[in-house]
Amino acid sequence: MHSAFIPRLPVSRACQGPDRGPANDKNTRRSSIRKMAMSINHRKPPRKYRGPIQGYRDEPLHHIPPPQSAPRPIPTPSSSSPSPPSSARAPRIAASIPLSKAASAAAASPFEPLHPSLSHFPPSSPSTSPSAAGAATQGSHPTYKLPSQTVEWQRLVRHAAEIKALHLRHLVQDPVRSDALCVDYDGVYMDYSRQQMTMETRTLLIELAKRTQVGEKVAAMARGEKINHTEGRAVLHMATRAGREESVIVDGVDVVRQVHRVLDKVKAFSEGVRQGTIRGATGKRIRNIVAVGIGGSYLGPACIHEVFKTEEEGSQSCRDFRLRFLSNVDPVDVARAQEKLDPEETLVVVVSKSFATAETMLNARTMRQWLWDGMGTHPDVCAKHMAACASASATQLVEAFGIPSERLFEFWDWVGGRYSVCASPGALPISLKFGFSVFEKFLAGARSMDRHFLTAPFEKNLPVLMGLLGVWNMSFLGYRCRTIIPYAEAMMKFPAHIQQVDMESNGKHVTVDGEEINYDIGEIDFGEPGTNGQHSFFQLLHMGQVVPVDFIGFAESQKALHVAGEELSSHDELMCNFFAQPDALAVGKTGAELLAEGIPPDHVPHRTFKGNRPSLSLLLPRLNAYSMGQLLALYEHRTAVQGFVWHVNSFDQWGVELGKQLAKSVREEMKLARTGQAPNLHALVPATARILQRYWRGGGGEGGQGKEAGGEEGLGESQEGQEGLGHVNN
Ligand SMILES: O=P(O)(O)OC[C@H]1O[C@](O)(CO)[C@@H](O)[C@@H]1O
Repeated sequence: MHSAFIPRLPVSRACQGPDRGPANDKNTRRSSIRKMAMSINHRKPPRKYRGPIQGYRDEPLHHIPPPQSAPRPIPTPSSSSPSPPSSARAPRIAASIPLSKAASAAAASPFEPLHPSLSHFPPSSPSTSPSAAGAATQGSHPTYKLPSQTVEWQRLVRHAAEIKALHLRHLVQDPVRSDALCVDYDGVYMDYSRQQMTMETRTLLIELAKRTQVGEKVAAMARGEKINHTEGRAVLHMATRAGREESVIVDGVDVVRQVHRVLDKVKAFSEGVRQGTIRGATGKRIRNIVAVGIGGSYLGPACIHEVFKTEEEGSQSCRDFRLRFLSNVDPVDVARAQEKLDPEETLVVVVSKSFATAETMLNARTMRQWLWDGMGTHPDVCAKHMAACASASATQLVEAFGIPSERLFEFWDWVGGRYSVCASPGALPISLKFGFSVFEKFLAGARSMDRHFLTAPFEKNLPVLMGLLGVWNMSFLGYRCRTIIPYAEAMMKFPAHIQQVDMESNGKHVTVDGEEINYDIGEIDFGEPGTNGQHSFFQLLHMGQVVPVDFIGFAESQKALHVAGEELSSHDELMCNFFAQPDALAVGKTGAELLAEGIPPDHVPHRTFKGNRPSLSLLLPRLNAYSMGQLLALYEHRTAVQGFVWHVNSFDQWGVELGKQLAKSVREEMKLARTGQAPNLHALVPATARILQRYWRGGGGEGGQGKEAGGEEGLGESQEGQEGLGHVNN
């Protein structure tokens, strides 16, 4: 196998000052592109050149001569200095991850060589400084405050202007480009040929990734360095699905052993509950699980719950069990969670890393009260009907709540809430309902993607490519939103989960060093399953602002449905849309085409599709626990890659704190008003004080509907309460 086949500019040229534009490097880059094309296509004869494509002004890759001989391995990034042995360079976690069968097959395939040398991940100096990630920008490269100051970034700025002059309608017709812009790993096939890019774009993006030391940052993450420096924490969600034989040491502790200790505990407990050896306080079998949690302690588990309900093993193994999620503090959500459940058959799992989130803790107390109402307040009720998934540092809070430590399924400070679905927050509720073996398959899928992420060369690395495309679309082409459209109803909650993963991670305004960012980062993510989304917001995607789309589809459905007399199965029908939409977005429809179809001229502008709208397509064999694990890890790593290139800390979330603090202040006023005391509304912004008063009146204005409907009660029981309110009004 080749040790590397990523074309690189010679270090001396690549590192020259920002004044070196694309024109100066044209020859070098041409030869790089040629090498890339050779390395990608070297096992197939080149396609026949079919003549120039109208409007397509990119480097004519068709002109590249066929390789004379097999390409020589291209020097690795460290070619200017002696490389450490690969074992020394490999992050511990990566070095020992075993290949799944499928991955082994991929590794053996002549078309998809895995990168054996891990040359992207040389060890960065262990650092817990304010910017462990930032420190990675040192070394052989000059330091920079912002990636936008680098020559690699500036090249992409200029390149974006060239790309904007091209149209996907023409780009997609190039078979060589089309072949080159797709990746296949362990059943995950990604076609990104409908991105507004050429192969040169990919080369330039990979150069940016190298300059921003994405490889080193990923390695630092995998090694357990404290790259989340604002919280002083390692970022080790990959360790939550590491194999038992692996080892990652953080603060002298092997975290992989901790992970497996908890997974073993989850397995034993969930099997006990499912087999009926572990029962409720009154001796009844546990049949219902209510998982109480919010944000990352809800979205990931709820997302995979929907998928596993329809996957082959899960749909069978879940039959005797019901799992509900109680997330919102809205009493309607509480009512839904409790509806028709027998407390004697119910286990409440409180999922909260901090065990202090206001909404979750109120809901936990509400559920505890419901259990007490059903069975009395004997300590056994809490001990046998409640469990917790919380950070080890919240142990005392859990015990004080009445949940014994043997029912605490820990996770750790080094797993971010939004990255915790592979740890106990997902493991416990999901194993209770579906059995541990389904969850294990999910972990195996995620582990496979982790391995790929840590070892594949950038140009074949799914998460790296997806992350770079995110950077390209957002920071260089200016597309600030993106959408995920899974053509699988069971993935209905995936877009919402990824929305949190990404927006809480990369919604930042400063770099790891606190430098104000001067480029666009942090997309708005949203999505819906197809085809439903098509009948909702796709109008805007086709004719309004440009929103890059991720289409996700599966070759086989979880359910076979082919109604007699129908030409196609329901799944084929669904997938026809999956295949059609990317071309509708990319190619569009011109006025000339419409006129030729006989559309009245005055309608033509309204019915013209400008096209040139980017998307990528992910096609997997089947939606199941394993592929769900792959997709989850793929999207988690995409976010990390973007954050690494943008030079931000993707693993803290200070942006949620202010709202929480202000809610506390409002809560104080609310308590005063509700206990008949005068709230101190002067402390609030006038508009807030005004709308609060309206709330206390029942939502209606003076003499309005709400007041008539009994809103007066909301003023509090005493005269002081009303005076306090009146005072602010004046
Ligand atoms: O698991 P916890 O500590 O209850 O936090 C829940 C969620 O709240 C947040 O902290 C945001 O407020 C998320 O990051 C987290 O996923």
